[in-house]
Amino acid sequence: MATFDTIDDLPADKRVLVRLDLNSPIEDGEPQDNRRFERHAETVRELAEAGHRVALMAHQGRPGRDDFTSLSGHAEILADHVDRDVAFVADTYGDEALEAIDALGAGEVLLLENTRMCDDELPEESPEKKAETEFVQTLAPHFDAYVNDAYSAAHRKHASLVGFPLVLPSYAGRVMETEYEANTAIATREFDGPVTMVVGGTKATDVIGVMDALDDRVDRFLLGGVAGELFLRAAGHPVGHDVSGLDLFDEQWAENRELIESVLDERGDAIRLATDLAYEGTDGDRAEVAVDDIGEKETGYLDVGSETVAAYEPAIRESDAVFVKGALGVFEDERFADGTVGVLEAIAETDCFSVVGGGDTSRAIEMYGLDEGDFSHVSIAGGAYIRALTGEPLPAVEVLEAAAGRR
Ligand SMILES: Nc1ncnc2c1ncn2[C@@H]1O[C@H](COP(=O)(O)OP(=O)(O)OP(=O)(O)O)[C@@H](O)[C@H]1O
Ligand SMILES: O=C(O)[C@H](O)COP(=O)(O)O
Repeated sequence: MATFDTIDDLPADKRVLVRLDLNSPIEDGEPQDNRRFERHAETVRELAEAGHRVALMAHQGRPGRDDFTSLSGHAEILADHVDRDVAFVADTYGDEALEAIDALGAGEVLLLENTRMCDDELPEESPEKKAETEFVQTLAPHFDAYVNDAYSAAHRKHASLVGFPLVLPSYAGRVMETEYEANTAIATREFDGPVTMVVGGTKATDVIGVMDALDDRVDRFLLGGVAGELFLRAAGHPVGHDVSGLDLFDEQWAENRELIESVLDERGDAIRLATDLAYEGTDGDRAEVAVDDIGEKETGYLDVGSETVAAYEPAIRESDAVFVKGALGVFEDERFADGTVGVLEAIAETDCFSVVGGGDTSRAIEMYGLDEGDFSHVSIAGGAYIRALTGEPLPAVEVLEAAAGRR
């Protein structure tokens, strides 16, 4: 159980500084709408409807990257979701920003410029140091309270995430609350029946670390994606190699080989590997091959095969809790979506506690017409989800908890 205060504890009629995570894919310079807007809109709407004066902080990209942009487009998308005006000021804590903040009326909402445009924001430092920055010291006196809703950035020790709880009464927003509860369930909850984890995607290094850290808190791991192939490689099959221009396997193999071998050795009984794989046949259609029949390492495999999906589905139906990290195949291409969608469908049909994490994987839910309501929780967090699964502390959550302890 989290020990932070939430916006239920926020007294009426306050000037509230709120941290969101609106970090989004950018196409042609424009932010693309996604689940983060819809989720954070709930917190923003609730605060505005309660009559608070609401100033929002968020980041986009990182300096030097293509996706490092202003938040003006984000304000428009957010306004559509909140269903009220969201003003934007191209300044974070300079005079222009402070003027706009002080002019806010009850129920009005203002988005400040990308926090990562400020020098004080990014260097990872202790909350105490961050609380002393000009950024925090300038903004804080203009507010009565700070709300952190940016669960998906809570693993970063940035000024807007860890500095304010040391100087303002601080609360968790709705996204922070729900993400925290669902994502820490594997570490904190007792389930009556089997706990299953679906492990896939391209970030094998991350997920193999999670498998190692979770150890016997998970009864079985269903593998696919890049990690799945690397485990098959460790089991002696000629797959999980970079072929035809792919650059996903060999480096991650070199980095994780020992860990994979030791996880396989110690938890082999709990690990289910694909028995068949899918690839692009010469006619361009999906073709499949049994893993035992693969004799040479010359094809790129893009999904688990249908025999594997048929074996994974009952394993899910018998589970009391299922956590998903990463897709079992390249689901963006319909020909290679069977593994990912088959597993998601089995979860949706089952009355288990389920969490689907990872921005890419959760996109499969809408792409293939699944109902988000059939899952207990669809996380909008990447790095923070991984850390929560392993029980690693999140600095921005820790300062919220400490702030509650001081009150
Ligand atoms: N065998 C495979 N070969 C290449 N790509 C694969 C394979 N299997 C799955 N993928 C890709 O993995 C991606 C999802 O992986 P990723 O590790 O990024 O997971 P995520 O948890 O959804 O995302 P994030 O952590 O970035 O929010 C999908 O886009 C899918 O195309
Ligand atoms: O999009 C995310 O996962 C978070 O906003 C963190 O972004 P970062 O990895 O650039 O710090």
